[in-house]
Amino acid sequence: MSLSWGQTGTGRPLEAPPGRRVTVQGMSQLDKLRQAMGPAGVDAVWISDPANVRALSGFTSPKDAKVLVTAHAVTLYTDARYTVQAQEDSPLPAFIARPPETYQHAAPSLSGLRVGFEAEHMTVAVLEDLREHWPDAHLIPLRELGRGLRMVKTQQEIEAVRAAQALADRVYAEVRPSIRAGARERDIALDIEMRLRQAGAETAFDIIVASGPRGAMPHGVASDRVILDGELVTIDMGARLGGYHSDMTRTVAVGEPSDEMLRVYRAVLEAEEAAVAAVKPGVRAADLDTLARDILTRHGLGEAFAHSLGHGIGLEVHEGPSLRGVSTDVLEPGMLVTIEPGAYLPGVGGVRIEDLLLVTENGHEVLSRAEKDRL
Ligand SMILES: CSCC[C@H](N)C(=O)N1CCC[C@H]1C(=O)O
Repeated sequence: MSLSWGQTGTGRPLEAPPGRRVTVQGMSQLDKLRQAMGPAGVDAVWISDPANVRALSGFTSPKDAKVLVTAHAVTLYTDARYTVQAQEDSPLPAFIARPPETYQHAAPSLSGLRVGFEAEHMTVAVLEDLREHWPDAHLIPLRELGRGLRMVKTQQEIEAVRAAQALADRVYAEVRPSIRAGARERDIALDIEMRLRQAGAETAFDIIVASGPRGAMPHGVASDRVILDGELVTIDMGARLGGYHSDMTRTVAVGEPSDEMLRVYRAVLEAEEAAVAAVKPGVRAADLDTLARDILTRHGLGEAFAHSLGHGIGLEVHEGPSLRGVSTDVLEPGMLVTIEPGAYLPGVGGVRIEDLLLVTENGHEVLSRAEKDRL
């Protein structure tokens, strides 16, 4: 059964109010997608990655939606729980139904076409359903569609991430005084989360608060551990605001850290600042990773840098470009990237320092402004 505009019955199109069609959030992404369709050997694309659904439609519950893009039409498919929301959020014409009506509605427009689908976001069961309902279409798996669509951000997306980061900076500054001996990691994370939520945001991911030896865990989410005097504490936090994410890490000293951890901190800071300074259009992402890794290696910490230098960010915390040693990505204006070298010493502790940057025409802008400890 389907419902459209408050009626029960067969699914049917839901037209967006005409006045909203020009202010299309995902318009440039839609153009990009259409341009890519020919070279990819497809005439239409069935979008099921929630981040791509949101980028193309603006719809804020994209896990419960799909978008069908053909050369001349684009349709948002969602169900009757979202009739009002689809109209409020999205300039796209929506069709309100659940599968199989969704597939039946799309079938006539796909007859004889090569229809791409997102291989990483398609279950075997749904693929079988599509084959059954679209017998006259040729289904073609596509990979990494989001990279092409979302690696270079629109101005609107940049402002959304800037706002998320500004909020995270503010919350970090508010919470910073409570990172002290006797505090429990979990209480610091809770305080951060509450302040983000009070401001209308959510945490971008489980907040990492890793103190003392737990600092050796790059993904050491806040635990019941109580911070001790003389320890370093790694705080990795982000805000999710309007669907867009921020990401930033600071490592702070509680009292006087050991000489060993001071040395590690200074080495990571040197690597981080050098990599940040090198961010500009035309730079190969892999070379940035190498630059930071070489500095840490000179300090005897190459092995301790257990992950890549960074990643792109936007509708997902981790998206293109990839700042890994094997990445073939080249930085372009409009990309949003993190720079986050770290060094992790099992049984001892760890340090990570991370900034969020916008690649600009002439270089970069650091969006994360939260103060760093100068140890
Ligand atoms: C689970 S989201 C983690 C956010 C964090 N800033 C981050 O991206 N990383 C921490 C360790 C490396 C890097 C990652 O690849 O997960």
